Amino acid sequence: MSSSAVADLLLSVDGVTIDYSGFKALDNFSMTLQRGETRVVIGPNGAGKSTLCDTIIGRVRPSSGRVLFRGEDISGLPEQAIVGRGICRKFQAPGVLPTLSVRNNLALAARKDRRWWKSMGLGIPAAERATIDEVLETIGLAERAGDEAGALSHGEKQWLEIGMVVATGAELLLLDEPTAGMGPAETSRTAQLILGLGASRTVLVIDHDMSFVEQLQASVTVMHQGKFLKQGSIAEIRADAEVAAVYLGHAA
Ligand SMILES: Nc1ncnc2c1ncn2[C@@H]1O[C@H](COP(=O)(O)OP(=O)(O)OP(=O)(O)O)[C@@H](O)[C@H]1O
Repeated sequence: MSSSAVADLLLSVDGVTIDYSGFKALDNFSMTLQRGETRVVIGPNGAGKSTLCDTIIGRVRPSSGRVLFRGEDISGLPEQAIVGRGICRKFQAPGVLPTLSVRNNLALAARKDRRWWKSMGLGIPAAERATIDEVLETIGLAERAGDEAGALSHGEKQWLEIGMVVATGAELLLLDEPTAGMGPAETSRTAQLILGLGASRTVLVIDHDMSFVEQLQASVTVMHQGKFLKQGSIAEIRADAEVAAVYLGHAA
C-alpha cells in the first residue's frame, strides 16, 4: 500500500472472527475502507453482512482480530464510545420519531442527546439550524421540514433516517439496506442522495438490490459464510464465476 493510501485509510477490519458457540458468523474476515469512499457489501442471506456492521459499531465483540478506526483499535470499546468517535449506523427499519417534525428529528440526531426533550422549547441554535438546513437539502426534504415525520412516505422516512445519520456529523456511515421496501424511482433517488454526500463522508452500504449497487458505481465486497470472497467493480463482480456460484448455491 502506498503512503498516501495509508494516510487515507479510515477503517480496517483485520482478521475478525465472531464466534457464536462454535458457529462463525465472521470467519477471519478482513476489509479496509479509504476516506471518502462508498463501498457496497453484498452476499447471500446469512453471509455475515449485518454481523459486520454489528462488529464495527461495537454491538458484538470479536473473539479474535480487531477493528481499527483512524488507526486506533476500537474493537473493545462500548457502542456509545464508538459513535462518539464518528461512526453512525442506520438500521433497515425506519426509526424516526413520528410526532416530531422532520426538522426536529434531525435536530435530535445532531445533538446525540435524548435529554434535549427537556429543552425543546428553547428552539434550535442558529449554528445547528444551518447544519440541519444543509442536511434537509441533501436529503431533498427541505419542503417537508415542518411536517410531522409520521406523515412522510416510506421512502421519505428512509431518507430522513439517512439525514439523521448525516446530522450526527459521523465520518463513517453504515447503511443497512437503505432501499428496503422501495420501488425503482425511490431507489434511484436514494442512490443520488448517497452520491451527493460527497467525499467528506465514508459510506458502507449493505444492499441486495443490484440496480441500486450499479447506480452507486461503488466498489463491491462480497461475503460468503462469514468470509471475504471477492472485491471489485460491479462489472467484475457480475462476471465472477465464484460469486455466481455462491448465489446460485444459495438459491438452490
Ligand atoms: N446472536 C446470534 N447467535 C447465533 N447466530 C447468529 C447470531 N446473529 C447472527 N447469527 C448467525 O450468523 C450468520 C450471519 O448473520 P447475519 O445477520 O450477519 O447475515 P446477513 O449476511 O446480514 O444476512 P441477511 O442478508 O439475511 O440479513 C447467520 O447464519 C445468523 O443466523
